[in-house]
Amino acid sequence: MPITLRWGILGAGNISSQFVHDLVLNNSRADSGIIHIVRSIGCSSTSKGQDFIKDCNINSTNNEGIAPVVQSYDDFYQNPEIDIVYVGTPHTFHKVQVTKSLEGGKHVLCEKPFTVNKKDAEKLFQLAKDKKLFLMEAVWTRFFPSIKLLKKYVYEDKVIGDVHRLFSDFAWNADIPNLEPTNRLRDVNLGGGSLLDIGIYSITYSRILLDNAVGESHTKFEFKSFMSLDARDGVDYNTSIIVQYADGKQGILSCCNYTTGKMPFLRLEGTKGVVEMSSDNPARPRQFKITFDDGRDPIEYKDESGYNGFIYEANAVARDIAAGKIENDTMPAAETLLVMEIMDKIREDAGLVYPQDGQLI
Ligand SMILES: NC(=O)C1=CN([C@@H]2O[C@H](COP(=O)(O)OP(=O)(O)OC[C@H]3O[C@@H](n4cnc5c(N)ncnc54)[C@H](OP(=O)(O)O)[C@@H]3O)[C@@H](O)[C@H]2O)C=CC1
Ligand SMILES: O=C1OC[C@@H](O)[C@H](O)[C@H]1O
Repeated sequence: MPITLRWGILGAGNISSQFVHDLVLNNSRADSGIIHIVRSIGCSSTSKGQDFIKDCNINSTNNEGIAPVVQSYDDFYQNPEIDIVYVGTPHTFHKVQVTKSLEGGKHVLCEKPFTVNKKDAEKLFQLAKDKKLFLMEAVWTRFFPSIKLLKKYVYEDKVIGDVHRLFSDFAWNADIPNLEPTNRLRDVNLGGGSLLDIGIYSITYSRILLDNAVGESHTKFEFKSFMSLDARDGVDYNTSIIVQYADGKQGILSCCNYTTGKMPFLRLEGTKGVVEMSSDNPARPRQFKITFDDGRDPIEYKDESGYNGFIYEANAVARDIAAGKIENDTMPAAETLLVMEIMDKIREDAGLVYPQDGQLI
């Protein structure tokens, strides 16, 4: 029997469309043993929601013969046909929308960054626990087959020997001066800046590749950071972090919205070889190359599945919910809280405060 999961998509914007692309592609291939049905689009406008359904090509052949409905946010939270909500709205809306989804009895997969600070994230995980509902931050990067394979090469086969250094960068020129001041990248009220939007991936790679453990069992490390605050917007478009473990290995992590970074965006150096990753989007690890100091043939990997890459986390979530789990082993609550704590500290040291930081509820 295939696993079937009925999704409600909250927000008919950029990332929701990329996510839904993978759900419908999965259904048209029907080879994963999992069926993802899009039941409802929670949207600020009916016509926008209808356009989303059309643009994402959600039709009877790739959605189990079901036409999704478009609903106001309030009706959406009450829809009994939704098993799980995908929250695809800007950061600062996540807290309220995840809360309302859980209160409506739904499991939740919420886009990164989960919240703007750790204190809010803790409240959401506690609520999910109380309600016995699944909740996960959508850190899709962790779920790519490339990452599983790379971790095997580095931590089980130890092909690059002892790991000493990681360079991980996410830089893209977002043309900040020409964006509206209310754009989610610029607006301090929407959690603007680079750290929470893209720096989170540089930190994620450090968590994945400098430590084979995740969440509660993570290996302790120290870090120092610099964050430049933009004079106009008061948020960061240029942040760097150095992490150091007790055994001496270090990670040099960075993010920037003013410049276009170079490929490879990531380099992991060991005593016997080097891993390099390149991508059109550093969040999407579809390709890596391992070269060896002794001149051996390199190991090369490329994901040519045709998916954007969201299907990997979506399938993991479907399996967890079918198994009655309320958190995922690859991206557990404790890992979200650890990364949020790092980002809180970096902001605190640089004096970047979001209006939501002071809110008591
Ligand atoms: N995993 C990944 O690779 C990516 C993740 N993200 C994350 O996804 C989230 C959404 O990003 P993205 O899709 O680019 O955002 P969008 O700007 O496309 O907004 C998504 C939706 O959020 C709602 N929304 C946007 N701005 C406002 C506002 N000012 N007030 C009220 N509602 C608003 C709208 O919903 P409606 O349709 O109802 O009007 C909109 O369609 C972010 O948290 C981001 O970090 C983003 C890109 C890539
Ligand atoms: O998560 C993301 O990854 C890709 C970026 O372009 C985007 O701004 C960010 O939200």
